[in-house]
Amino acid sequence: MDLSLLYETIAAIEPADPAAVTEARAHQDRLTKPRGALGALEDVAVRLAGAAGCSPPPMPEPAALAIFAADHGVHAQGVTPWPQEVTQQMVANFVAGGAVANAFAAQVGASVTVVDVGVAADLPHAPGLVHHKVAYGTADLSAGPAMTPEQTVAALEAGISVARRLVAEGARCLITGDMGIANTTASAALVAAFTGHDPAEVTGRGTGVDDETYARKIEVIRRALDANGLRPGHAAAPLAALGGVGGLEHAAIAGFILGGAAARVPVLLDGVIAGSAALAAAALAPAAVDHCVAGHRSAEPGHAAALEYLGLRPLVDLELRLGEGTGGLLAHPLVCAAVRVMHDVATFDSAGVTEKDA
Ligand SMILES: Cc1cc2ncn([C@H]3O[C@H](COP(=O)(O)O)[C@@H](O)[C@H]3O)c2cc1C
Ligand SMILES: O=C(O)c1cccnc1
Repeated sequence: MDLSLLYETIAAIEPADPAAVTEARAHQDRLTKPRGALGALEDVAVRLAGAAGCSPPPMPEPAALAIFAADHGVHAQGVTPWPQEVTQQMVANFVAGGAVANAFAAQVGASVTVVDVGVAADLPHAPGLVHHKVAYGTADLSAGPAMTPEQTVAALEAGISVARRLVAEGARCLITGDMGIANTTASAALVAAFTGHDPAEVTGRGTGVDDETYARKIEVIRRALDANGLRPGHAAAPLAALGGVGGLEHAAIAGFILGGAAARVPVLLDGVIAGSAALAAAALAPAAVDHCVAGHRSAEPGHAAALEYLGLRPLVDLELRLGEGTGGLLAHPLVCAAVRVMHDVATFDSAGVTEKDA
């Protein structure tokens, strides 16, 4: 198993630069507004300065959304009302420009790249579709490891490659997206494994499962943790946890985060699938979190748990529960506005505005 791209990427990730953070904070305080008046947006700008290692940080545009698509063996356990072929049908929809993610991407001016890391069918070549198929879906995580170690690393490295390519093509903000029927089950299992929460606390209704399916979903996640020797509350070995109960798109998104962090390009996270993948990325490289911004908080309870564990504050809460990158896309104009303030707004000195009495 060749781990060189993964290890090289992890080794390249720098934590936030404290000098840039201090400088950005001081700059915010010189701008013509009362101190702290931009609330959480000031924190975002300071965060991006730390991540970039300079103040003001570069504008986080153009933005590139990557939608990682894959299928899940756990689908056979009846954890979602949707048939598995919806994954491949939605991939075709993304490529044709017809999904919600395409509409939001058009609205905020982000490019869309769709990546097949593990769809359970051969997909025809199409513009905007990248082929990185690692497997035709995962194995059933409730019966044992969802992925082999080789598959886990290959999917991580697929995500790293996509991040590298988008950055090389000019992207200055990476946005995570996912498509994979049943992937909220794998997400909740990852959140339980990494944060130590009980599955009942972090399992949500995904695409809208009924009470009976919801109870089964929690039971399936309990069995999955058990079958993979993952005990909630015990720090999970990152690759074993990711490969044990994650999906190919989770591993790819974790790699995408690492790839962005290594290139010092900020990664705007979407919902629970991204949040659970970020837990794996953070376990592999803690400094990667410094390069992440939580776009939104989704309705899935596991998402809030993941963000809290990572110390990330979501920018918007619109009760979205879709995935695809939709919540990350919606937050992009806010992140741009936060950084533009640092570039464009006059200081008390430059504008001749009198400061308040000391
Ligand atoms: C038409 C359709 C479009 C979607 N776009 C994102 N998802 C989202 O829902 C799925 C996860 O929910 P669960 O775990 O309950 O299956 C993922 O594919 C996710 O991307 C969709 C789901 C459907 C049905
Ligand atoms: O939190 C999410 O992003 C989400 C929720 C439900 C279904 N798919 C994604």
